[in-house]
Amino acid sequence: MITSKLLRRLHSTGASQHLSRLERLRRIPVRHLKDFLTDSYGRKHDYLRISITERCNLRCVYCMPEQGVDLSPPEHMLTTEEIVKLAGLFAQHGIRKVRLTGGEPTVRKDIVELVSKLNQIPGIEEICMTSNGLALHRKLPDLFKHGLTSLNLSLDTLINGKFLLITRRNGLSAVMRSLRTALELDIPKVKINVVVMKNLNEDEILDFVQLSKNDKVEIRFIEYMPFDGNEWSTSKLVSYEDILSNIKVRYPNIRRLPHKHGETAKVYQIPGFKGKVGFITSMTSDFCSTCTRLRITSDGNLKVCLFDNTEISLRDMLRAGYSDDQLMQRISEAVKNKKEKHAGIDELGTQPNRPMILIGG
Ligand SMILES: Nc1nc2c(ncn2[C@@H]2O[C@H](COP(=O)(O)OP(=O)(O)OP(=O)(O)O)[C@@H](O)[C@H]2O)c(=O)[nH]1
Ligand SMILES: C[S@@+](CC[C@H](N)C(=O)[O-])C[C@H]1O[C@@H](n2cnc3c(N)ncnc32)[C@H](O)[C@@H]1O
Ligand code: SF4
Ligand code: SF4
Repeated sequence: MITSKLLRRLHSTGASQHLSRLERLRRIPVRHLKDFLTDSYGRKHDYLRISITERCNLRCVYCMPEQGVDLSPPEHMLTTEEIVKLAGLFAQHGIRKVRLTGGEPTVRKDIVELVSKLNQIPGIEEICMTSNGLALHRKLPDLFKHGLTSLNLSLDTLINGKFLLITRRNGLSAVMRSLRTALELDIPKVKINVVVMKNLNEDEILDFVQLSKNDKVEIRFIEYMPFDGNEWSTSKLVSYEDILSNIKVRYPNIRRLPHKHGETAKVYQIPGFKGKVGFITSMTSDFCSTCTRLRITSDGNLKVCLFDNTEISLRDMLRAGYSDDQLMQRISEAVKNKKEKHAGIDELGTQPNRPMILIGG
């Protein structure tokens, strides 16, 4: 409780900066302070995904439209200061985990500096990154040193020719080098994201599972999701059930591990294996009821759901001089309007959305 005596004492000790913040905090009813980031279904959001670039050094068929995407003018991108400012504001209201994504986050030149600044924000406990690993291995030691706590590497094939087919570029050996470096550095959580596609890489499922035998890595098989320009169709989708059945033929003892709150994946382990195997089942068994995630796009829009195309521009509000309280009010309104599941869309892929590369996963 902030008493008027305490306020007077803060004045007299010259702590005017703290005082104005305290005064402002005092004006917000405590109930609101607690639930700015809780939606109308009681879901508390503590995980913020920040896309930090629209650019990428790969062209994955399931993510980047064949004709590419029109890049926003540079002045539309959030600056590092703006990203840090927004992360700080969200952290004051309960965000504990931040994930940097893109495009490819490592193409942003000041990525190490950004991680280092995020690491200084009180309240942020985890700084994670999702990367294609192509230009990562040299940067990893510095990223780790400056606060990176977990790395998700995207890799859909272990075969060179197929890597070229899927990503429209070469680079499998560079990604494998990044994986090795991450494991050698002993980054606490290392995961591999595999988007499984019919007749493309489903024959490699067991090879990926094998990677979890000797290394503490979680292989996550992801159901292919529809986004603008990725030519998704049900005929390309391989379901969780089919992937698991395939694995069970070889490893009948694979067992499900308890689900952690807010986790996207259903996680399994094969007895005797150091690593784990997860499934991200957005298409056949959604996990929306325990959603903890909010997103900021690299051009500064808040997206309350991966599939929601109703966005609000935090960038414009920041640049128009909105106060923290005004920003939080607008953010909170958007969070309260978050739909129960899949942005309220009955059939995914039927409503326009950004291409995945402009969302960040
Ligand atoms: N439907 C849905 N898919 C998601 C969500 N978050 C991540 N994904 C998908 O899960 C896959 C892996 O995403 P990552 O960037 O590795 O993030 P994550 O799954 O939150 O990672 P962890 O924090 O390690 O569990 C990508 O295909 C994402 O698009 C989500 O909130 N909803
Ligand atoms: C958009 S990428 C951005 C980060 C980085 N460039 C990378 O590839 O890791 C984030 C994640 O989204 C996944 N992803 C992209 N398009 C997808 C789709 N259509 N369905 C499911 N996952 C997808 C990628 O495999 C990757 O793991
Ligand atoms: S999945 Fe990642 S690496 Fe592939 S095109 Fe999309 S942003 Fe780039
Ligand atoms: S689809 Fe939307 S509501 Fe469901 S888990 Fe993903 S972000 Fe959350």
